[in-house]
Amino acid sequence: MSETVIGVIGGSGVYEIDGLEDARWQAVDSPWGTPSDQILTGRLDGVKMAFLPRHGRGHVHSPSTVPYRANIDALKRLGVTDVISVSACGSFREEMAPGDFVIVDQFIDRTFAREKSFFGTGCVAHVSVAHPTCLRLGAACATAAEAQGVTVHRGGTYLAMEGPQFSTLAESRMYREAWGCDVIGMTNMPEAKLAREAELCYASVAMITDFDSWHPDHGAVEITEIIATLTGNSQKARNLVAALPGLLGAERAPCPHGCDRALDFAVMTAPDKRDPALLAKLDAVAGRVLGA
Ligand SMILES: CSC[C@H]1O[C@H](OP(=O)(O)O)[C@H](O)[C@@H]1O
Ligand SMILES: Nc1ncnc2[nH]cnc12
Repeated sequence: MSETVIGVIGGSGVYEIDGLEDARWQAVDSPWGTPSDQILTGRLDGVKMAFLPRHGRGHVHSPSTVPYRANIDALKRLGVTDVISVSACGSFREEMAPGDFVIVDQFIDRTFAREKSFFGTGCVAHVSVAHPTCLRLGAACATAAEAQGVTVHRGGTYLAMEGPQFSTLAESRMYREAWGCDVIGMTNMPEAKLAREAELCYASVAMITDFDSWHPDHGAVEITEIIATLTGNSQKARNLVAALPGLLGAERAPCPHGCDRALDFAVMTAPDKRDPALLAKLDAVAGRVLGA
């Protein structure tokens, strides 16, 4: 057994969490750049917590400029074992309405202007993202949300777009009708892929704010509509987070899905060909297998 450390990445509208004991905002240095903001650490019901606002307090970073690698590395450096991503999203399904939460279990990654891996020349690694989220952690998030009366959809495919503009009507229809996506957002990729490389369990709680632009009764997505729904969703998300320590407990067994062992057979580069400078940067993310 090891110690549970819950990391929460707060999305649009979620810039803090409540009730932490010994709460303090701390700067965390990362060789992968400066994280989106300082990280709020503390304890909730005896469980260590770390909260990072994805866009920074005051919403400084756009989806394309969020420092995804620095954020995941910084959480790993703090000892985080389980990451809950909280995000606003649009819905492609009539039955998935604004105010509902979707526990995402699949992604289609259409982002193109972001660094997507910790690995590269001098240390090549290939992890599986066939099942990109942790089902154990997702189930805990679903239980926590349902306990406070939120309508929760367990499972859904999230289309990650580059943004920052919303989709055209043709794109929205294609993602919904031809590609079978359920929700759309701009931030869960490459975040989920990087969490897997860092051997962190990752669950995505997507809070629906709108019907994107496909819905004949709702017209084009408007930021004013999103912000109005976000305000209500944000407190529900904070309540969900507050329930997680009780559900996850202070001690954790190895992940039954193997998230925490994702690098076991992933590194391809021969030991004598590895770049010492890259290995040094990988100390937190891959130290377990690289012996860094
Ligand atoms: C505020 S609408 C668009 C914006 O909101 C979502 O951000 P996050 O996933 O961090 O909640 C969406 O992905 C866009 O970045
Ligand atoms: N319709 C939408 N498209 C992309 N990102 C979103 N975030 C919230 N609503 C969205």
